Amino acid sequence: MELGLVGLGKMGGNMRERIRRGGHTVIGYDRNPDVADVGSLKELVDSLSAPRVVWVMVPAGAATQSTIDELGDLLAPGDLVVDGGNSRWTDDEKHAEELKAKGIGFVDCGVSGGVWGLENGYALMYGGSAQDVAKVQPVFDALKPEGEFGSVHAGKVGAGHFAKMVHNGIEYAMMQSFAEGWELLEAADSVTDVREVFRSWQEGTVIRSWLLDLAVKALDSDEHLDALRGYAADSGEGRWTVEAAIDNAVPLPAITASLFARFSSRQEDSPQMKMIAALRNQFGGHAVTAADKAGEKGADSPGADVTPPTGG
Ligand SMILES: O=C(CO)[C@H](O)[C@H](O)COP(=O)(O)O
Repeated sequence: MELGLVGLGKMGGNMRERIRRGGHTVIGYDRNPDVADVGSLKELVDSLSAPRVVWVMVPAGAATQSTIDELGDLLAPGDLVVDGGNSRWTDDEKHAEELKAKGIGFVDCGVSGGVWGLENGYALMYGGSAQDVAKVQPVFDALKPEGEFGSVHAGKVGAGHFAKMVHNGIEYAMMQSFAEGWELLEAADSVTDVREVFRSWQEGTVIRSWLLDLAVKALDSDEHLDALRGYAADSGEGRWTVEAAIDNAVPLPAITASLFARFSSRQEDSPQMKMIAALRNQFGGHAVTAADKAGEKGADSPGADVTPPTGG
């Protein structure tokens, strides 16, 4: 089939290649002319034959909104838009309604696979009517991993991005677990080769996984991760997962903690720990570390912290 693809970055560029390898025609548009097949969104739409299917693979939020708005003006009744970015699932219904008013269909699709997707395939979670999904099914089949699984029609519009959001929440917590275990192994005197412990876990263990394989790969290139700063960004999915948990009154302690751990990673110093130090000092006379002594271990070193207070 013929597909228009908007956004040819790390994900979209490789997806274009994989869909082409599947025998389909892909016309790609990107603001970067070096990677684009056409010079504008209008040119992209004009070069497709009706009924058109256009896959949007741009950052969630304003970029996706403006692309869908523009496509709404350019496409015709019977055409279909697929949002394959990491959009917030609550945006999907709005996009579907706006396009439906113009006779244009909408499918939301969560895509997982990262930069490895070109060779390994992309896991797909999509939402929309059966009729709309059928229009893009050949592209889903080209993108998905080989084998029985890796692709699901999760439900109505929004279900694809909701499923991807939960997937990413799980991803946050799994990564946090590996990170915590790694730090503990590095801190302990008894373990002499942490990287080899991680490597050994790749076979036979309960926790073997692709994330573990990637952790070993990272340690192989930088055994103690010395080149990295302990700073982790987030692009929204973890926050939305926690918000959805609150809406549904579902307890998510691990995922929430892993999101908050990223927030902590962005602080040079911890304002809340200043307050805790101040309060311990107030009620128990416990030692504090002066702001200009940050990083030094004093009387309030880890060992001292576990000493039972004498009062208060
Ligand atoms: O969807 C993904 C992986 O599955 C993306 O890599 C996403 O950016 C990960 O989320 P975050 O940036 O918040 O860590």
